[in-house]
Amino acid sequence: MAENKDLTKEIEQSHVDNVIHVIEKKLTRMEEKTGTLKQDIVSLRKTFWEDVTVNLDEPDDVIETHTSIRQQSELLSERERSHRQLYKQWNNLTRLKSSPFFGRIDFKEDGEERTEKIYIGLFSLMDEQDEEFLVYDWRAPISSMYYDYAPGPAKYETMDGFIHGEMELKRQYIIRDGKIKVLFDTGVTIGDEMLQEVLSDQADTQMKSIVATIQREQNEIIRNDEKKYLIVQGSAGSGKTSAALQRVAYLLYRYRKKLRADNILLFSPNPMFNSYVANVLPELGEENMQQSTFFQYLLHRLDDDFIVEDPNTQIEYMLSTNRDAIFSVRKAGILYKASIAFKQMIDQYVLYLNDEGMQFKNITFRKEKFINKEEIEQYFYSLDRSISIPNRIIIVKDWLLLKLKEKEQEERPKEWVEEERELLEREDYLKVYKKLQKEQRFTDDTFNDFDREEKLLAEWIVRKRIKPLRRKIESLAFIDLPTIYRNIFAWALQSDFPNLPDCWQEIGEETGNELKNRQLNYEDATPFLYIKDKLEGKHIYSGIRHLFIDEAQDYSPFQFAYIKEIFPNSKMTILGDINQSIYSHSTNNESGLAKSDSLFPLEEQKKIVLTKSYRSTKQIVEFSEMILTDRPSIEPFNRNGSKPMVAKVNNVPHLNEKIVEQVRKLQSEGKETIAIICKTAKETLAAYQELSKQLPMHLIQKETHSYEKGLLIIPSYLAKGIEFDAVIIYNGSSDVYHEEDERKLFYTACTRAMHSLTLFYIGEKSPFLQKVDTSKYEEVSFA
Ligand SMILES: Nc1ncnc2c1ncn2[C@@H]1O[C@H](COP(=O)(O)OP(=O)(O)OP(=O)(O)O)[C@@H](O)[C@H]1O
Repeated sequence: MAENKDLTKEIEQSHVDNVIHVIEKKLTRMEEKTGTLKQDIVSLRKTFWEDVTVNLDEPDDVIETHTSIRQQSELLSERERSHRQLYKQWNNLTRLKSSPFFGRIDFKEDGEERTEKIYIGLFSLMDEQDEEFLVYDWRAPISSMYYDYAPGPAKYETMDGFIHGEMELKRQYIIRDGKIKVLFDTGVTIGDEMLQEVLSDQADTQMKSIVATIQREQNEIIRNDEKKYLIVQGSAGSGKTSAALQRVAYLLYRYRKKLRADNILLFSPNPMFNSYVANVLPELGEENMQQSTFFQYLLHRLDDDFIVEDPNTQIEYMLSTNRDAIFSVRKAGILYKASIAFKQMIDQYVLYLNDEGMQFKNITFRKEKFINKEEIEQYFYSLDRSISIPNRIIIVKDWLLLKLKEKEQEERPKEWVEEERELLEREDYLKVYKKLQKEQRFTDDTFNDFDREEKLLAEWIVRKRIKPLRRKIESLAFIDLPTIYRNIFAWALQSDFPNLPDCWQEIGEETGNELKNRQLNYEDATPFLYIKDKLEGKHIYSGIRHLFIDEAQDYSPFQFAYIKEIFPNSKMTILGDINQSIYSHSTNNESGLAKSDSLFPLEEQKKIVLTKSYRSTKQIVEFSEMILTDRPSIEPFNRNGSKPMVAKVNNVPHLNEKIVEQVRKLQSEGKETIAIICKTAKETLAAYQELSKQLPMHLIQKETHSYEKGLLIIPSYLAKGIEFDAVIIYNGSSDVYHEEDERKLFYTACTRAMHSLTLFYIGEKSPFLQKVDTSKYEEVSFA
């Protein structure tokens, strides 16, 4: 048997050698070609102006010159495009040279004599004559069988329908530097042995691609194309993010003629996560899609007018503030502002604004009102009510601009203009002179004419002064959005809007205070933008064809509904885990993910549930799932490690001392990435100040954009989405973690661990551990 295996390996290795030989030949040919192409580009750039005819004497000559320049630059960009293309192919081939393929299936199509050996790798490779495939790209239709079937009957879809047949063999390889390290023949899923190999690796500060071991249910996410909304509920570590990134690569391959990386946008949870996933697509030979956090989007729309609270500050507030009356009002506000009910309220309120209630700002020039808000309001409501509000706003804008023009003329002869003119420095004067000359407003002679000079300067001064005002009017800043938003609270009371929270009035007051200070809390940012769009006209992102939302449990129903409206042409892939809901709105069941059925038309959505967890050892998965009250059935991947340790210590100094010991132990065991997870940023900073005296470590804060291997200390909510070899829960005591709405946060923190999990506590351990079976952890007391 062993002999057979050796023989198989030998035969396969000689196949690998042959493939590498072909790759090498192709690479040499390509290097020759890229060399000449590069020279071409360099010489084209050098001689660019020699080869174009520049003659600007006559209008006809100008046209000819223009055409000549255009032709030359088209030629250059054509060459550059070919060079980029060749460079990409060269890169792909170089990668294939080290590991040409990772899988093979032998497939006998129904009605055919011959069984075809299909080797599957990161990219396609043709033989030297470019006739036969030596390797198929993992995203090719035929390769889907590798992920979807065990040996036996199998099928794959082509443009002309399904191809049926028999899969006679399914084999996996790990090939490094051209040598087969391991090889397995596998059954239903991509073999456990292979996964064991991959998953026993150390955590990395960058996510890796998983193409060689994609599981069947993950493949369904990657290739699914039927519906507009693909919604994935997957437990911690089930490969949601991984599947999402491979799906981007798949879409870029499948629709390569019409989809570019910048047509795809990923909303990720925080900037650090952006860098964590940044390597996957380049590893797969594709460009990265656009990435942003939803908060960055909100900032992009609101930053000029307000200081917008970021979501981490909101969580920090909720986790570290005394649960007093003010806290309760804020919490009730957060919940309501997350709901579809609030969105419907805004819709109704906008209907009301159609007839009355719009608020505008006075328009002042040099501290004097020259159009007052009542006048604008009157004009707005004098317009035909059948015209939509955004269209009426445009009419108002044009009317205001006209008034501004009149104002501009009125101001020119005024005294202040003369005063300013006299104060003009020589430099300013010259600037005006040059500017006016550029605009061909005078000839050299006429500027010497005193009256004319005076007039032109006055025009220039007034125009300059009025410019910022014009900009404001053009950007519709004359609408008093903060007051409009604030008024909604009183309006809802007056109009008996149903099911308002008990403390609605207080919520309104708090919101009003915040707006007066030109601040916008995170929970208000989306509703505020929504109402802004309703009044000013929607901002639609039609260039985005596919939107990915990761950690989707953090989005409120309101946010989802809003996102759906601003990306009307996008397909969406929405991935999350309701058990990892950490925001106040989502822990209290106002998670958009939990309510996806009412948010997206059922006939347009496809739901996939992932229950298998690949990140953590069996022991960590079994321990962590017991923290949850509605215990999900999470199936751990069969990888063993030691049980989590729950350790009692005496007090904070003792806690720090034991943590230092534990870190040293983990380091001596070879754990490379170790995270000490604290609950809040406040706790993190305090712990860092003590612990870093003894151990060098990285402090992770909300501003951190990337992290390095080694020891780090991090607040719980920033750790989501990422993973570490070993996790230490800094202080899992009952006085730190006890509020029911913090249970999922505690769970999320524990599920970041791949191989080792330790929890320390002082006094009583968190009640979240009460229901965890004592057989699932090792209890230790250092007290
Ligand atoms: N098919 C697979 N083959 C190899 N590794 C996998 C596979 N699926 C997932 N993994 C690994 O499991 C770990 C968790 O994956 P990932 O981060 O994508 O999960 P997730 O569902 O997004 O997790 P969470 O919701 O907890 O953040 C990663 O290390 C990933 O590489």
